[in-house]
Amino acid sequence: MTDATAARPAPLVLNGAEIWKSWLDRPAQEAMVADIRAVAEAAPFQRFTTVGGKPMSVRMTAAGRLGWVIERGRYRYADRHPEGGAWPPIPASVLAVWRAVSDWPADPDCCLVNWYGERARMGLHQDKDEGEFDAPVVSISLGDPATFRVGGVQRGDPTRSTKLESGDVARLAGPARLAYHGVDRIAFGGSTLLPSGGRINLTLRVVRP
Ligand SMILES: O=C(O)CCC(=O)C(=O)O
Ligand SMILES: [Fe+2]
Repeated sequence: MTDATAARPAPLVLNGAEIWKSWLDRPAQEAMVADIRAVAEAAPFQRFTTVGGKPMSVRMTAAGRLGWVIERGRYRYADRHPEGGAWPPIPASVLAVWRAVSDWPADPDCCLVNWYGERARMGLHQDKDEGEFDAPVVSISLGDPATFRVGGVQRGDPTRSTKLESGDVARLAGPARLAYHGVDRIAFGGSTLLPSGGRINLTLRVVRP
């Protein structure tokens, strides 16, 4: 695995989104899944209803000082889990990826954890609830492959899609930080990492600079 001081391989670039294929090898993916299971035990996955009133198909939890929640019809970062406790710390395995690819001098204060079951998807959106758009969003994919779509900074901009597979790391930075993106579908059962299938996506964010 690459560390922060070592040269990084050139990423694939899709509408400005940078993607490093197979950043994590299989043992590193397995170790990270174990770390995320511990996070989800401390802060159980939630199924939120969007501000528009639709139940989300993706289950969410978080680690770090802040977690993203939908509460009383508002999207926001909260310092407590909806069930009351503080969020568990971001696992060291996850922070190591941020330090290697973010090019940001400080650690993130949120690791959002998305869990995709068989028919889960995530509509085209911008990550814009954070207070620091100069810092990138770094994403880690574990488990089943996903069809990831990226456009420009306007909703109507043309989009392109690619597969994000287990162990891939992606970064939305610079002019692509506010690019629209989403997950059309996952290839359920397309990876053996999670014994019951599904996909975990982690996004690391700087919320309060
Ligand atoms: O699951 C993914 O790859 C993307 C997740 C995402 O866009 C988000 O959590 O904001
Ligand atoms: Fe996003």
